[in-house]
This record gives sequence, C-alpha cells and structure tokens, in this order.
Amino acid sequence: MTRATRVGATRVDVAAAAAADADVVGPDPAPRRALRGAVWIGSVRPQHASRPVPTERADPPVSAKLPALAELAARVGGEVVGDDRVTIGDLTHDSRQAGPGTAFACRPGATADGHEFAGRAVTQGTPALVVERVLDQPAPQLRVPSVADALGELAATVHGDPSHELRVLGITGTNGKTTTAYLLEAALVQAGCTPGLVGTVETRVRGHPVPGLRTTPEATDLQRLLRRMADDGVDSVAMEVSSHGLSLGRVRGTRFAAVGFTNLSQDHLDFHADMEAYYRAKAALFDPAYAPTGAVCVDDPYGRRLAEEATIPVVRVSRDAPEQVRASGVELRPDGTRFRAWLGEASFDVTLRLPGPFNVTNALLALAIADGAGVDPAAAALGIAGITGVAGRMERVDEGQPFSVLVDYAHTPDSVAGVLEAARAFAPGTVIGVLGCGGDRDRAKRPLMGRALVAGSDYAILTSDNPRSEDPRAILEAMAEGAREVAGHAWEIEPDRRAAIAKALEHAGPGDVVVIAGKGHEVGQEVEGVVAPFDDRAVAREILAGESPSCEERSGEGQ
Ligand SMILES: CC(=O)N[C@H]1[C@@H](OP(=O)(O)OP(=O)(O)OC[C@H]2O[C@@H](n3ccc(=O)[nH]c3=O)[C@H](O)[C@@H]2O)O[C@H](CO)[C@@H](O)[C@@H]1O[C@H](C)C(=O)N[C@@H](C)C(=O)N[C@H](CCC(=O)O)C(=O)O
Ligand SMILES: Nc1ncnc2c1ncn2[C@@H]1O[C@H](COP(=O)(O)OP(=O)(O)OP(=O)(O)O)[C@@H](O)[C@H]1O
Ligand SMILES: N[C@H](CCC[C@H](N)C(=O)O)C(=O)O
Ligand SMILES: [Mg+2]
Repeated sequence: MTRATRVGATRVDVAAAAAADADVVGPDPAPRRALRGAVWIGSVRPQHASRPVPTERADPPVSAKLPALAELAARVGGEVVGDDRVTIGDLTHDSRQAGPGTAFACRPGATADGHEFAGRAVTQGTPALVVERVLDQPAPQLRVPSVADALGELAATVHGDPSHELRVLGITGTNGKTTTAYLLEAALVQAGCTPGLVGTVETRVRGHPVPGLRTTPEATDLQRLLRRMADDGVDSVAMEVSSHGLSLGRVRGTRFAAVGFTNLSQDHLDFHADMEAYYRAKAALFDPAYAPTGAVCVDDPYGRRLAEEATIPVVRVSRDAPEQVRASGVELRPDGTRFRAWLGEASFDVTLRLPGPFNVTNALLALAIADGAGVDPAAAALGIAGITGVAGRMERVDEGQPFSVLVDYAHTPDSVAGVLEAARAFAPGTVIGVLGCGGDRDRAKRPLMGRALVAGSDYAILTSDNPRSEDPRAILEAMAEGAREVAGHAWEIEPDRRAAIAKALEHAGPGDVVVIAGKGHEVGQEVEGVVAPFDDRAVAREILAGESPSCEERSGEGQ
C-alpha cells in the first residue's frame, strides 16, 4: 500500500512526517514561563505536575467580529449589569492574564475565590467581569449562577466556537489516554489531515510543540488553543479529556466529532468522592452535548457499564472478546505487536511498534474513534504503524547492557500490574521493579500500588516519586502495607530514587528486565515546593554509563 496521500493540492509522502510526528518526543528543554506553586531549580522544563503557568496576558487572537457582552449573556442566559455593547477579544479565569480586550471570569476555586482578584483585573484594563455576585467595580459585569459552569460556553463564544471548525477526537479513561492520542494523531496525519494534539506530555500544533499547562487545559485556555489551531490550518485534534477536565467544566463548549473510553480503575480518589463519582465524571463525555458518537473498550466492568449507559451510540471495542471492534492473531513481541484489527466486517493488518498487550487495546480504540469520526481506517491503521514510541511509555534505555531497561508512566495499581506483566515478554530472566507514589494525590492507591509492584516483580524497590508536601517515608510506609501482603517476593525500600534505580540496575543480570515506573516522561521531582531536575531515563543512562555514584554510597531502609 502506498504511503502517499493528498494534503491540500499537493501529493506528498507523509510516512516520514507521520513517523517524525510520532517518534519518542522529549520535553522541550527551554524554561519559558514562570511557575506557580512549586519553584523550579533546574535548567529544564518541570514535569507535568508542575508545568509552567503563563503569567503574562495572552495576545487576543485576531477575530473578524468580536462578540459583545450581550452575545455572551445570551449564550448562557446571564444578566448584564452595565454596558452590554462592550466587545470581548479574549476571556481568562486568571486575573494575572486580564487586561485591555481580555475579560476576567471570577471563578470560585478550592483555594481562592476569583472575585477577590476582580479589582486587579479592572486596574489592568479588563473590559468586563463575569461574576456570580455583582461587585462594586467600575466595569460591566455579566452575572451567571455558576462561573465555572458557564466558562466553557463563554470562552467558546469569545473564540467563535473553534471546535466547530475542527474534527476533535476526545479520549478519556484512567490509563491509555496519552498513548491513544498519539496513535490518533499519527492516524490523522496518514489520512491526509493536519492534526493538533492536546495531552499530558505536550500540546502540539501541526506537529510543533507549544506550551501546555495540564492534560486538559482550563476552558479559557482550551478555547484559545483551539482557535489558534483552527487559524493555523489545523483541521483535526487528538485530545485527552481528564476526569478533572470533565468535572471542572474545562471541555464545556467543545464539540467532539467522536469520543473514546479506555478503561477505569482506581486513581484520583483525592479529587473524586469515590469510584462511582470518578466513573460518572468520565461517563459525562458520552452525551450528545459533547459528541454524536463514541467508542468504548468493554474489557473492564466500567467499560461494559458505559456501553450500556451512554446516551450516544457507541461502538464496543475489545482486545479479547468478539466485539464490534476486535483483534485476532495477536503476536506479542518485545519490540511491538502484530495483529489483525477488525472493524465490523472490515479488517486490517496492524504492525504496532509499541509493546505490551494494553497497547493493542489502545490501537483498537484509536482505530474505532477515528472510524467514528469518518477517518479512513486503512490509512489510520497505516498511520499508527508509524509510531516508534511514546515518551516515557515502555521507553527503552539501552546503553549496550546485557539486560532490558524500561521507563514507564504506570502510576495506578492497574497499570503497574499491566506494565510488569508486559515486561515479562521482554526477557527470560527476572523482572526487577522500581516504583514510588506521588504525594498530595490519591492516598488509597498507595498500598494497592505497593502490592502490584511486589506481586509483579521478582525483586522490587519501593522508592519516592514526587513527594510534594508529604514526608516520603510516610508514603513509602503506605506502599509497604500492600507489599507485605505478597508472600515470597523479595523487596526493599530505598527512598532516594536515584539510589533505587542504581540498586535495580546493579541487581540486574543478563536476560533480566528492569522496569522503572511512575514518572515516565517527567523531567523533574517535586519535593516541598521545589522541582529539581530528575529524569528516570537520563538517570538510568548515567548509571549504566558509569557516570553516577554507586548506590553503596547511599543509605536505605531494607527489608
Ligand atoms: C483540582 C484542580 O484541577 N484544580 C485547578 C483549579 O484550582 P481551583 O479551582 O481550586 O483554583 P484556585 O487556585 O482556588 O483559584 C480560584 C480562581 O482564582 C484565580 N486566581 C487565583 C490567583 C490570582 O492571583 N488570580 C486569580 O485570578 C484562579 O485562576 C482560579 O480561576 O484551577 C486552578 C487554576 O487554573 C488550577 O491551577 C488547579 O489545578 C491544579 C494545580 C492541579 O494540579 N490540577 C491537576 C490535578 C489536574 O487537573 N490534573 C488533570 C490530569 C489528571 C489525570 O492525569 O487524569 C489534568 O487535566 O491535567
Ligand atoms: N489501555 C491501557 N490499559 C492499561 N494500562 C495502560 C493502557 N495504556 C497504557 N497503560 C499504562 O498506563 C501508563 C500511562 O499510559 P498513558 O500515559 O497513555 O495514560 P493516561 O491515561 O494518559 O495517563 P494520565 O491520566 O496519567 O495522563 C502507561 O505507561 C502504561 O503503563
Ligand atoms: N496524572 C497523574 C500524574 C501522576 C504522576 C506521578 N508521577 C505523581 O506525581 O503522582 C496525576 O495527576 O495523578
Ligand atoms: Mg495522559
């Protein structure tokens, strides 16, 4: 099959472009912007959890017709106090970005109430405020019952509903969103589209990284980004939709062409009251308000439930069962997977250079979402074959050592178990696992992650992740509770992550595989508000090359 396709009026070979776009991509090394919360002390960009926050005001996009405040009020049914003819060029939820042309939405949050910052926004020249209670400020005000609820629709109005000009593909679920988004981006390129990407590792416009803040941007940032993409010639977007994004209304006002669900297992119970609330947050995406069609992986109970409860038509996807979208002849290899993907009666040979059975699921889901959005499945199947890796997901570190080293972003009990199981296919020897749990996040998953690590490894080292404001030893003790439940597997605690990685590498012999899990693509470690450079891949490389002090120089708690 030819890898050439039409892009605009020019016939071009997109295989190289697809491969280049899809290759393992490291983080942008340049620190561009100020940080909020944690202080970055290194020379490289901080990791996802503490990504830089733009503090300067964003330039309002050039728009043919700026909406008046009256138009915004009509969209959300709000009431204007003051001049409703004032025009709005941009909208922000952050007073530090407000100014001439940029209206300020006063949003109550968990730690602050945006109404407190209205005075600052007015001083900076904001044309209007969006409020829940009218403030004593010399600026027109749009009053709505809930700013958070209205924000997405308002931002979409300000930016002229950019999602209506784009084919936006949304992916939600606990694990696999980032991977599936990259697969979709590659599929879109191969199908002759010009995609954008919004996700955890990076945001890309036509393949070029642009600063991103979090997995699913705040509503105002998202609509501005989508407008920029549409104006830059992007025609489609592969986008991760986090449960935070859904719960906090960040994707309101976005119209998706198709949405997909990977799976649901324990995570984020610091934010969601329980698994039911977490499920409901994800399920909300499968509603006509967001998308006309969806694809749901039914390999776990929540997926099966969603396939029944979704209020839009959904295609059922399974790696194992004879569902509408399925795989046959799966051949798992250390360097990837081959299988035949079935979309109803049609089928396509897929060569996937991402190892692990779960990546077969991600690939099937990507094909199903793309198909639902009208993308040619043959091109999509070819496109995903161009991906050679996703940063920090089953990423190999190879310094010529006689054993395998994998860096992976598994940070849930389910994905830790999955990655260790997948690692067994890499080598005939023992599996050595290294893992920590992040601080100030879901505490309940720590014993489960400790148990999954020890159960899945022949030898395990429990270590630190991003402790944030917590005592790393307390986090490790919670992990150890779960580890103790597993009989007959050796493990130890080493709070210093570099020393833990060094120990694992020293422990490994020919034919073994070392899995360093939890931080994946992250390039920093956050401890008490300070983010210091730390990249599992670089650390492993340094140690393997003999450039790092031996772990014997470091002390650790053993068991
Ligand atoms: C739970 C959560 O997502 N909270 C986000 C939320 O916080 P919040 O509503 O409590 O805001 P707040 O700090 O109380 O401030 C209230 C309002 O005052 C404004 N403000 C504040 C100070 C000021 O000087 N001026 C000003 O206008 C703020 O911009 C905000 O609009 O709004 C803040 C402002 O945008 C975010 O910084 C904050 O994200 C925090 C940092 C966060 O860590 N979020 C993570 C957990 C997250 O969203 N992760 C998911 C991925 C999860 C996954 O992997 O599945 C993601 O999509 O990235
Ligand atoms: N479909 C899947 N099922 C189970 N585990 C998966 C799946 N896909 C990936 N994983 C595992 O989960 C880890 C995270 O994958 P990925 O980054 O694609 O997910 P994500 O949903 O974007 O995560 P996050 O919400 O943290 O951004 C991978 O490193 C891998 O170990
Ligand atoms: N998206 C995940 C990232 C966790 C990564 C892990 N390294 C940590 O810091 O806990 C979260 O916000 O929970
Ligand atoms: Mg992600």
